[in-house]
Amino acid sequence: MGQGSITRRYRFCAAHRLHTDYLSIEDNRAVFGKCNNPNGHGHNYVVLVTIGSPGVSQSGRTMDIDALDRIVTERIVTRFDHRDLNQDPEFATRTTTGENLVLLIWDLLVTQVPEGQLKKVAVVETRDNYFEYTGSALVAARS
Ligand SMILES: Nc1nc2c(c(=O)[nH]1)N=C([C@H](O)[C@H](O)COP(=O)(O)OP(=O)(O)OP(=O)(O)O)CN2
Ligand SMILES: [Zn+2]
Repeated sequence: MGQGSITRRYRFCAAHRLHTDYLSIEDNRAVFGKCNNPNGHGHNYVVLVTIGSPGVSQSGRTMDIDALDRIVTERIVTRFDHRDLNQDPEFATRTTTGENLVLLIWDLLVTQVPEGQLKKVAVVETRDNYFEYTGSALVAARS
């Protein structure tokens, strides 16, 4: 019997600007519009982390929530809260889109939780935008 899954919610506030050095100033403006404003803008990001255990466990639960909190706080919240995402070394050559952010958060967490237990990471950027990654297929949605 499987164990089901648990999803835990985390938050951080960060600034960013959609911009790539691979495009000209004019093309950046054309592609990213207001999100390319040189002054940047901010979001109250919400990160949803889903953990699931394969197989049977005597405890009847997945990973301990306190342990997950420690990992996500150290690896994600402390790293990004009240920062400019564009200054993060991982975004030196990648645009700070939600698509790229959710992939980066997955990569930062997948090595920290027991193998096979990270099932999904979702990033809510605005009231209407969220991004999901399950390790194989990226889903960007606008509701
Ligand atoms: N494919 C993507 N498109 C956009 C992304 C992204 O990450 N991937 N990001 C943005 C912006 O960062 C942005 O701040 C969201 O802007 P906007 O479209 O204005 O968002 P909302 O309409 O949902 O929010 P409002 O607060 O109502 O403007 C844009 N596109
Ligand atoms: Zn934005």
